[in-house]
Amino acid sequence: MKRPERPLRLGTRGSPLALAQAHMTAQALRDAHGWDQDAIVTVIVQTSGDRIQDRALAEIGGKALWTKELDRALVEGEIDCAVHSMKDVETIRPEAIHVAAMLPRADVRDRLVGAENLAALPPQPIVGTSSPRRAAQVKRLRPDAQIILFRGNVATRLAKLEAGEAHATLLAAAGLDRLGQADIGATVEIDTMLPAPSQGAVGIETLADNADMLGWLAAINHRDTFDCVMAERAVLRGLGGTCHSPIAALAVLEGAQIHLRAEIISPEGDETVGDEAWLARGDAAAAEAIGRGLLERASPALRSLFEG
Ligand SMILES: NCc1[nH]cc(CCC(=O)O)c1CC(=O)O
Repeated sequence: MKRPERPLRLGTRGSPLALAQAHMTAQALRDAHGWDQDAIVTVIVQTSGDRIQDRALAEIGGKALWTKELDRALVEGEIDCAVHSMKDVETIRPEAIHVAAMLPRADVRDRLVGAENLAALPPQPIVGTSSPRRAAQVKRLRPDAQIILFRGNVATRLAKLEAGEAHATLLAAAGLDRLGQADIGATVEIDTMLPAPSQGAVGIETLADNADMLGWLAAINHRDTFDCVMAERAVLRGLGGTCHSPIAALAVLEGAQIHLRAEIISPEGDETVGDEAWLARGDAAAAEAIGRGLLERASPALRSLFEG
């Protein structure tokens, strides 16, 4: 394969987690191709999601908050590829931009920080999260819980907890692990909290017509992760959902097939509609149909969360 003629510009957000993921990506590329250290430079691009910290994402019309500026930098040729937490990437992307690779997936589960488990929290516990999925899953087990808005990066959220603003918070195990904070929090099992679609997956995007970059990225693609995450994203697409909707989905390989579980949960946790199926790899249409099927079985009130 051709070698890059100049250092490749790898675009990323500037949060500590984003930078850790960008460095993992750069290392994977260098290892796969035998490139030296300065073959890749990291370009930090601030996103609106990074600037707006005080309001619920849904309230400010959440779409593309984490990707828009990186998309623009890609299209305008300021960067050669962009590294994302796939969880923050919309399911429908601009035509010119392709998800070219995913790194091997990390722990997909959530961790509860502040208590051993949800049952161990005091009566009427205050739980900080800005995730509608986590909020609904907490309320399902602890209807007495009060959910307060917790935003900001991992360190900010932990500081809020430390300051006594809530009894507990939930964070992705993947993020904590990648920040070297694997010792923080208690892992919540999948049966209690099915994770968000794409949780724990890092993806790298480039322009659909950048054949060199597509080739270099193909060499680091972890196909098992890619196929599972794409199935989860198809569920989300079928639901018309975003990362601001109370949706959980997890795909895992079982032999040659993908075992997919998905659920939608009402904000008060009193209604869960779930499904599971075994699909062929790459069968996005079947995964989308799982998403649509959930909506058909939901009450009008739950379904209305996904309209408009
Ligand atoms: N929405 C924020 C976000 N996007 C990705 C991660 C963590 C890493 C991952 O899930 O891959 C987080 C923080 C969190 O959910 O705790």
